[in-house]
Amino acid sequence: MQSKSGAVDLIRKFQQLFKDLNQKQIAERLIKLVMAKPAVSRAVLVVDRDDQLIVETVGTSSSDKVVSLSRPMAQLQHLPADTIRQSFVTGKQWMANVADVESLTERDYLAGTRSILIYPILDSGKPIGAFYCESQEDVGSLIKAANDLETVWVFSTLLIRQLIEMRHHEEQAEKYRVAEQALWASETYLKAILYHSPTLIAVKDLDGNVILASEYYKQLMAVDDEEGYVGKNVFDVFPVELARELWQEDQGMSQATQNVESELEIMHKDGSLHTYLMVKFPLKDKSEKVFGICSICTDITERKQAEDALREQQSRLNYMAFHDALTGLPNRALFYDRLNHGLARAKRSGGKLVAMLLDLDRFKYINDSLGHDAGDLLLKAISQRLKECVRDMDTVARLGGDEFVVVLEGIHDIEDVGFVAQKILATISRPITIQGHDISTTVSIGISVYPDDGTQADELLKTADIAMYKAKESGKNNYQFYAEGMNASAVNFLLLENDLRRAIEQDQLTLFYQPQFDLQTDSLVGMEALVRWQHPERGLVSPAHFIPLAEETGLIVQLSEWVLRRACEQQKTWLKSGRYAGKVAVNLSPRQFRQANFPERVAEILADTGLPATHLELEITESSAMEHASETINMMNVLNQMGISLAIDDFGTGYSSLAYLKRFPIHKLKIDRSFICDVATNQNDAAIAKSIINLAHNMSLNVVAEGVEYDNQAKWLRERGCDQVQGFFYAKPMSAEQIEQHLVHGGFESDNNVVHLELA
Ligand SMILES: Nc1nc2c(ncn2[C@@H]2O[C@@H]3COP(=O)(O)O[C@H]4[C@@H](O)[C@H](n5cnc6c(=O)[nH]c(N)nc65)O[C@@H]4COP(=O)(O)O[C@H]3[C@H]2O)c(=O)[nH]1
Repeated sequence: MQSKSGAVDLIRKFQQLFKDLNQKQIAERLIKLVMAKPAVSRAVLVVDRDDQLIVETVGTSSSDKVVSLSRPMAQLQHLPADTIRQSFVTGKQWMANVADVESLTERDYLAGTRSILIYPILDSGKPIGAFYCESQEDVGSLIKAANDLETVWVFSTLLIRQLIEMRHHEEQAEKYRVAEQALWASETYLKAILYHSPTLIAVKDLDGNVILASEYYKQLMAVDDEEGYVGKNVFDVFPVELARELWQEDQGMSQATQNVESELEIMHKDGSLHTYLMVKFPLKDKSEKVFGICSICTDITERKQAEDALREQQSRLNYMAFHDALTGLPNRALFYDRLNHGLARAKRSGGKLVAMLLDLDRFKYINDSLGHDAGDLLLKAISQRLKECVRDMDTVARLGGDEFVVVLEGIHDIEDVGFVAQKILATISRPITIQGHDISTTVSIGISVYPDDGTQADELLKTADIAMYKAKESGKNNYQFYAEGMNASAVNFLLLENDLRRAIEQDQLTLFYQPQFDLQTDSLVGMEALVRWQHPERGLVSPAHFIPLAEETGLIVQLSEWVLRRACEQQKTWLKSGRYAGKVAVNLSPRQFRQANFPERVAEILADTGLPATHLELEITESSAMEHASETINMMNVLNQMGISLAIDDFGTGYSSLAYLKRFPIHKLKIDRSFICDVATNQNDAAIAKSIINLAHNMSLNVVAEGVEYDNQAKWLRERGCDQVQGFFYAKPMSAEQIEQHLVHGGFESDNNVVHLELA
């Protein structure tokens, strides 16, 4: 028993010993005090922290170390956890030699341990901690040490309580610090968002007072004061109409279960009107009670504009897909659509429908002479006039080129159609002023009627086409109703025009070559290029058919250029191969020949193909040469000076003026086939052929007989001194490949002055 003063000293000593220590140091010092007993080989301080047993500190004599752990006991090994836990329940000391306790295994203590002591520390009768001690001696030594540590146990109550509280405070402080940090962070984020966000963010209470607002509001509305809208009511912020709208929306929001989106237009301070996408959602407290409304508005003006532009572009594209770019009239696609709808209506109502096909007369001539711009203006003016002639419900469409179509619906009396057609004829024929010229044009109209002339769109268009051709044939500037039995060949002729246009574009044309021979030597002296058209459905179409058509439609210029270029290319190839060094003869169309820049075009083609001019011969028919004789002479002179040979084709069929003929710088006359046909039997033909031969020779020209089919014709011609021949008897026109094969295999075989062809 200690004296009172001794006890006071002891308290002072302990106070001194534990003064200014933190909880970790307190625990360490306590363990060190226990470890001071030699019998103790390991001491562990376990405390109850919020109902969890925590190993604070461990001291081991072998390593002479005291280690702070502060870890749950359940995580540690080499401790008799259950036994320690038990002493926390009972609040009683527990000691034993390990050998005497069956429930203990070697995993529950350190190797070498012989006895164990658990000393719970009670606070108001409740264990708040326990010292667990191991000894390498028997339990008696431990008991003795425990007795010696009486003072430590006594002070431990206070110290462990202090330690637990300090820990508790520390944890609280940490929690507070973390919470404060989190609060600071979220405030910082919020401020950053509100300051930098390019959106209108606002939080309002249920009375419409703004609690939070993004800086963007201030910029947008040029608000100068620091707070911006914060603290103000929505009615103070926005114009009354907008404020009312927003207010009503907010009222609805307090019941809303999900976000509400709407679009809103706001006038910016610069006066521009912007569209915003507004997303609103209610703010709820823990009890799910709505206490405010948050709205976030994003400026979607650009997106809206882009969408509008896209929509506009889309509708423009749609418009372009169904309208003719030049006149703005429905195009072929829309026309068919309207016609089909009209036919369906007519079918339902049992009424009539009329298709009028219109083709401008002489449009190509206008286009060629005044140019495409003028042609375009004319087409525009015509479309305008056509629209004026019909009712709004009728369709006026442009099918392409100078071809228009008018569809009339709800026709009760066919005479009305004639009246409309008359009106169109009269309206179109009024002169139109274009680029300072008064242009008079007329139109030919073909009319077909549903259901009489066809029940399908294509059928109606075809019959209208036939009728239109008939109108052309009947002198143009008139209209014709379709009637059965309208000239089929004429129709063919018309339909062929479109095909020919396509043929030129799609390369369906090809050139054949017909050899020309020297009658005296049988040698190959020339090759006439003759165009061929391989029509996909009609087969081979004769140039005798399509050349006049090409002439009439103006397609001849394009066609002739193609022929000239192709023939020059071919001749150049033969020249290069050394197989044929003569000339290639090309037929000229009158229209082509009359082009002012014709010599330049020829020079260009010669330059492009690399063919020397001396290997080209141009044939012009007698009639066409004589038609504009003085221009012909000029043109021929230019071509002659370029080194090109010139021949007069079909000689004898026209009316030649000898005065002109002698002025033509030509090299050859070609006697027309019609005189050669019966030359050996018909005296008149023989006389004509003979005089042509003499005339040519007198003018120092070569003379060629065309269309030689029989031996007797060849014989007659040779005897009369004709220079050259061309005809089926010698060689038919053939492809370049066939000519090539003859040339490769030693040329054209001759027998008794007659050339026999193997491959023709
Ligand atoms: N019955 C018969 N016919 C013979 C004989 N030998 C040649 N022919 C044919 O007579 C025509 C001669 O050509 P053309 O008088 O210039 O008459 C040509 C020419 O005026 C024109 N043509 C052909 N190709 C062209 C071309 O590229 N440009 C131009 N502008 N016209 C061409 O078409 C006309 C007809 O050409 P094709 O049908 O090729 O007819 C060719 C040829 O095949 C024969 O022994 N008997």
